[in-house]
Amino acid sequence: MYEDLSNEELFGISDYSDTDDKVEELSNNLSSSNEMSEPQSSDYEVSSSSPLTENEPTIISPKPKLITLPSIIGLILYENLLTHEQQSELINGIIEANYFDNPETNQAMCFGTLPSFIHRVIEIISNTPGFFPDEIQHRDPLFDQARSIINLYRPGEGIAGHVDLPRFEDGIVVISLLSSCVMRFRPSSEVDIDNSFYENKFKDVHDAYEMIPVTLRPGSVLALNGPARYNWTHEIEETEIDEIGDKKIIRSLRISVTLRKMKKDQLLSNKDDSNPFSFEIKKR
Ligand SMILES: O=C(O)CCC(=O)C(=O)O
Ligand SMILES: [Fe+2]
Repeated sequence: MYEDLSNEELFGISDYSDTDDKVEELSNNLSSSNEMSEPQSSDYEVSSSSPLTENEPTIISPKPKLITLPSIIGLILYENLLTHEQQSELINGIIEANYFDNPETNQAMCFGTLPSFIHRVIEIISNTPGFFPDEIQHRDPLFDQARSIINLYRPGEGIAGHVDLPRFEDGIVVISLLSSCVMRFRPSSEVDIDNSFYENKFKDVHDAYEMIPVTLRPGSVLALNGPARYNWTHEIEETEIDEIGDKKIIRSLRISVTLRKMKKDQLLSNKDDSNPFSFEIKKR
């Protein structure tokens, strides 16, 4: 049906054997179609030391790849940073926390102490150099007291263009799980943001009609700081198929984890953050 799909743009989790059932269950609960394709062998490193049979390749892990965009300063995309095991751990943690049992729910916000499965991924990010300038990368803690947000996207769902609120420190991370989508970046001057805080924060100039698509694949970690965080909006279109150049991505169930750090003065004024175990769940 979609012959023109590039293999490279099809992603699946069929090798997440113990996670598959849970995702299927989650997906059934959400009455969402969840057809997942086989991962392409070119995406993976195959162990040369272990004996291979024709039908059972030993999948070790895709190769991590760091991507920057010259036009969006402060955007770093680390593809395949999380191994399959690490992705599974996160997905399992999210499923077991039952955030999305209610079919009306597509967003869960954690306050205060972060769950251990998120804590472990923060450790990976802190120990991976190059995401942020030193003052952010080495701040302690990197995302503690963050309002961590877990978003669930059914095929066709998206998020409207926005710049993350100024109550959060610079240095934001979005982890992508389960399937791919395209995030679109536009200069923030193009979008009506009712807050002078954002205006020309980093004094870089953009063509008002520029739109830059970035493919977010499962296991990737997107980091935004400086101009990328303040001078560009990001959005995910409400569509079942993303088109990027001549490639298409069929949307499937996607989960993302956004990690941020709340500013100190905001913590004092926000009583929700004093409760270490609370989380709020709502519809995006
Ligand atoms: O779900 C995503 O990939 C992005 C989420 C986002 O932009 C946010 O939580 O502010
Ligand atoms: Fe955002």
